[in-house]
Amino acid sequence: MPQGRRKVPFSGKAKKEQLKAKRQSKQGSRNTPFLLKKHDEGETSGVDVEKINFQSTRDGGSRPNRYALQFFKESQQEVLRQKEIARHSLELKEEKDLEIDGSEYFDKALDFPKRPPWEYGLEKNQLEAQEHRYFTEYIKNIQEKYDWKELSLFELNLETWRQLWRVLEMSDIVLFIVDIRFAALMFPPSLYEYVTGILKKDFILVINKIDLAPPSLVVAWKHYFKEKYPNLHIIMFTTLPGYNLHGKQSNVAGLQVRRRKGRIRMAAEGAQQILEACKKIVASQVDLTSWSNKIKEEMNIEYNDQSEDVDIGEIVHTKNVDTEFFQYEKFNKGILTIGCLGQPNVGKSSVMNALMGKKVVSVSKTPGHTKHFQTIFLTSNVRLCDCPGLVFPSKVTKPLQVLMGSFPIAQLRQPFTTVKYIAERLDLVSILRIEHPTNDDTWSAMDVCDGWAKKKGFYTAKAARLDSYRAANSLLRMALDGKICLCLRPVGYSDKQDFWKQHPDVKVVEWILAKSDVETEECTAYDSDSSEELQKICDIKQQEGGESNKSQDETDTYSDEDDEDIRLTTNKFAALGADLN
Ligand SMILES: Nc1nc2c(ncn2[C@@H]2O[C@H](COP(=O)(O)OP(=O)(O)OP(=O)(O)O)[C@@H](O)[C@H]2O)c(=O)[nH]1
Repeated sequence: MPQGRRKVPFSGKAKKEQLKAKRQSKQGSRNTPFLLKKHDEGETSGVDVEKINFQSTRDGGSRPNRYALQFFKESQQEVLRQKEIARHSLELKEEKDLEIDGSEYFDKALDFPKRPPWEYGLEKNQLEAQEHRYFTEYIKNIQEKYDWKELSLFELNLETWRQLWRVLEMSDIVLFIVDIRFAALMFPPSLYEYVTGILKKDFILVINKIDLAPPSLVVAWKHYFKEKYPNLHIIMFTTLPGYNLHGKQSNVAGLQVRRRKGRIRMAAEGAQQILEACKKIVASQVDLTSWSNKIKEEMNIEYNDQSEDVDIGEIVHTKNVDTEFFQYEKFNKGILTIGCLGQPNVGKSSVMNALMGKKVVSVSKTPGHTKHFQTIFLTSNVRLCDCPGLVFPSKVTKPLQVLMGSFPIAQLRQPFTTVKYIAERLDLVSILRIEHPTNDDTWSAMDVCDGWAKKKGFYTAKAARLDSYRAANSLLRMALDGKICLCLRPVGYSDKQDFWKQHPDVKVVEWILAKSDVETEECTAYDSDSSEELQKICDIKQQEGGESNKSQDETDTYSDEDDEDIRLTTNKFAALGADLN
């Protein structure tokens, strides 16, 4: 009998289900109004929307692709052109080229889709049709104003925007999370204006993953945001406090103990800051003692190294509510609702887990993992709401979008342009310790990929040629995880580096990173209102020398075998011409 796959008998019932699924998927694409014709190169055929993480509809019924990410699709010609460019010699950039002003990437005219006005008398399908019309118009407008090549790829799935609308409606406070490496590119000013100006809600910006940047840069970004957006409450955060800047974890035993017990560590320092910001916002309208106690309790567990679980809260998956009519009531029933928003992969789910001190939502290296928003009670009167990652329209270039984690690397049609972007700004040849694949003395992005393929033994199955595509993917994954670390900087950073290095906030960053040598005065200096709780945490840290704090949460970001190939200690934050040697 041949070794191929056996044919499965196909019953009448299965056929019926297949047809039903087909009908539904067609219906789904009819709901997608923006099957736009391409402007470039006279190409007018084909579908321009690329659906990411598209699931098979064979099981029928459940509309699995309702929340699939959707982006403009690049033409085959464009993909080939980019691939060709990746063969050109690298044009090395200056350190200053990493400096950016975020507002240049967000045109006012781009805005973001907002829920159109509605009233109670509307039927559900009328409401949906109205939103659909509005969204089609929104996309058409953008198309008229811009050549799609000028724009970032951005979310084209109305269902995903509906999730944002819903979360914005129900939240008392918006917690917007960005990745420190690309902070300004991830912060849409139009959202800030809408939340603070129109909705009149408070906006907390969480600058996450600060373990991936030098403290002076974290401080510089914090001040950049404060200056530009004065109504922001800014929190510097890491879900991995205690992570050693030299790429090592110093308390492996502690980590194993925690993993066995199924707990992850609360980022108590960051949680404390968010609590302080919320306290200021809600004043006496919501009693946040239970949250405060939870953090204290966690700190005791940490420092006494005990293992009982803290109160974990209840997860409420709020399915099928996207188009419901919803009347917002501030602090409804005495509950504070905090909506966690951000672009994909910035660590929204990780932040929620880190606030809970427990894994309550799943975390993934693959962008676009969270598909539907979910609410979780942090305490009986504080509710967190995790929204799927949203890629806002902007002028961010595609290579940067890949590095920002806007879409899954595995589904990239052409990874080489992004490798080129990195290789022109970081000395990948010495970071990866690779040799030129053809012993030439000029390097192209393709050479870097081939050099890496050679080193890792990546060969194509058929012709046993160097597998440049696999190598490029591997490099991009390392960049996404921060193993190859590229951080953008605010304009003027290079000239003022010494100033930022000596800034008092640097000590605060070190404290948040759970380093032990922080003076109490600097911790409290972070907040001029100097809370008692913050003071206590600093005191405990000093007494304990911070040792028990150096554990990793259960994410596997740094466990890859590629680690050994990268000299993290010498290059972690280096741009070309900076601290490489
Ligand atoms: N170095 C570092 N990595 C982090 C941090 N927080 C999250 N990550 C990693 O970032 C990746 C994405 O984290 P998630 O929490 O799934 O991000 P998300 O924003 O919920 O992602 P979507 O589901 O795509 O919207 C994971 O690999 C995390 O381990 C952090 O503070 N530091």
